[in-house]
Amino acid sequence: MEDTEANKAEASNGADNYKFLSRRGSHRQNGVIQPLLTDLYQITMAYAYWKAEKTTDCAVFDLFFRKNPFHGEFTIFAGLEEVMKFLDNFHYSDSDIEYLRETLPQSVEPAFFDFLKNLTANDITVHAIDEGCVAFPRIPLLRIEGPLIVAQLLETTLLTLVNYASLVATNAARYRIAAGHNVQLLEFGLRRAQGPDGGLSASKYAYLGGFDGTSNVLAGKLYKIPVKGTHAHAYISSFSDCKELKRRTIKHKDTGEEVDFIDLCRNWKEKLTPDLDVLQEEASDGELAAFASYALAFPDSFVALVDTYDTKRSGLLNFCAVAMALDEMGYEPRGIRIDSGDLAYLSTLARQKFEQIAKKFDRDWFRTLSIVASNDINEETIWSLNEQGHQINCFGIGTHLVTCQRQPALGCVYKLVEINHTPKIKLSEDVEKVTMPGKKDVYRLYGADGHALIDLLVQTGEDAPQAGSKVLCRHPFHESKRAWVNPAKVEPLYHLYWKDGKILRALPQLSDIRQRVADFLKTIRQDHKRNLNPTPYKVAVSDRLYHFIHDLWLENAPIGELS
Ligand SMILES: Nc1ncnc2c1ncn2[C@@H]1O[C@H](COP(=O)(O)OP(=O)(O)OP(=O)(O)O)[C@@H](O)[C@H]1O
Ligand SMILES: O=P(O)(O)OC[C@H]1O[C@H](OP(=O)(O)OP(=O)(O)O)[C@H](O)[C@@H]1O
Ligand SMILES: O=C(O)c1cccnc1
Ligand SMILES: [Mg+2]
Repeated sequence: MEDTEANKAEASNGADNYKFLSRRGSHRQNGVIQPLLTDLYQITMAYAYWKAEKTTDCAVFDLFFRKNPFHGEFTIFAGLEEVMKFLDNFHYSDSDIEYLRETLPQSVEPAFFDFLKNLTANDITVHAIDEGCVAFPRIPLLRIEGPLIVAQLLETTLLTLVNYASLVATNAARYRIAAGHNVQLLEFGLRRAQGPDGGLSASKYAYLGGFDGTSNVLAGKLYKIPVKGTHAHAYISSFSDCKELKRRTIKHKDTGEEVDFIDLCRNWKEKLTPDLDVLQEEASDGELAAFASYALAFPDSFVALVDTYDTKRSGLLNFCAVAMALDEMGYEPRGIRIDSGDLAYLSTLARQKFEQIAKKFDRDWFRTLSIVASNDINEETIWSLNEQGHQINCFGIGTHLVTCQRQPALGCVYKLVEINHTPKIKLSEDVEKVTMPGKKDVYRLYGADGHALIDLLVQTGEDAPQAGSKVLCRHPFHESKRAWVNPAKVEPLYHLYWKDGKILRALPQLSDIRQRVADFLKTIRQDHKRNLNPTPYKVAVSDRLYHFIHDLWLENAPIGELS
């Protein structure tokens, strides 16, 4: 195994973290990611290729998407590290071979299984754009070259590794744009995700896209994502009143003096009742018991879920009472979570009460208590809350983030663009679906203000565009749409990631990729990122590639006959 940064980082996680991860090659990976995690037709095609003596055929495939998700005009590319590990581990085990032998038709020749048994991804070469890079339609995220059979066998697994990862990362990045940078975003989606593996991937890629933490403990352990959380309504409603509490005392943080904490909370509740404009009897005693007990368990990080009975009439008063009691004992409470009702109104009300108490009792920290909001929040809710004005410091987001309800799939495809050095084109009635033939390279051209202007696809072997030199950029299908671009900076987007059975570029830590997403997004103009009717970013081809595509198109399109 190479001593790459990625491997060092992985080793530092400790072997114990990876009990459920399998190690077929050098890199540990979720055990479900293996060569049989594919569609049957990949294997039947492999056999037919083998029978047709196409084992030495050499193919080039592009993996790309055609449309940005969520009515947006950008996508975050994610999943590359898992793709690399998959290639590194690619190998059919004895039991895989046994299963295929039982499953494929009897007519399949035994020698094919010997062939499969010795197959690796070592003869495959992969160029890719960096994980976390902002990507656009038709730009191949990965270019896979090598033996046709192996490249074909990789299709489904690569697509499943990239599609959902990029979709969730993009969703998360959009929530980050909506929420701004002064608000924390927590992913709470495990319970609602598409199964355990979906939940784990969602936590990982939501963090990559810009979330700050997750409630998913296994994701925290495996991917070193900060784990965060509060408590549930069940916890609050499991307490009936303060009389039932067995543990009541707390020691002062500095002096060690021990007092009855429940009495202290009740005293504060009485004292604060007029400030909160409620009647003491309206505020649930069971809720106070729950809050006080949680504060006894976590005096240094007390957060209370305030909406079980009534946020305004019960939760806020009980929280403020416990918070002041904790303060008296030398501890600093954290804040509240609101999980129902009008989140703009309730968060503003809560902040107003916090400020009132801060002023009256000269407790400055009360002003800045954290207000967490949850309950079916989506991107639109955040934009709407922004417009209404809110006082939320942290959003806990589950269902809409992980299920990507607004668009449940990114349509990445995997298309053959060259076979044995002959370019291939896939024609379609729908012009947008016509593939770009041949091996291509891709460059991002920047303007003088540092913003990305256009992505340019050129034929591999063509001169790269140069900073300070005009280059003709053409729409791939509309002849009249073309422009001269004089870039201030040119960035090649492809890097050689995999060749001769080795990962050739360091795979950064998840937190570094997360930072990269934020940095890349800064280079994308605001109008491409806005929520409503964003401007499409331009993806162009060079003049040479334009003519090449259209000549091949004419060559391949049959001429119809009218009679
Ligand atoms: N001020 C607001 N502006 C826009 N949307 C909001 C606002 N406050 C809350 N929401 C959203 O409105 C929806 C309220 O849903 P619903 O009416 O089912 O919940 P609820 O009745 O408040 O809570 P529950 O049924 O869980 O007790 C949620 O999706 C929430 O995120
Ligand atoms: O709303 P989401 O974005 O999915 O965020 C996660 C939700 O999970 C919890 O609810 P719970 O499972 O207790 O169910 P609930 O919908 O009845 O509150 C929590 O209180 C949030 O409301
Ligand atoms: O910690 C929380 O508050 C939490 C975790 C998961 C789902 N809902 C809320
Ligand atoms: Mg809820």
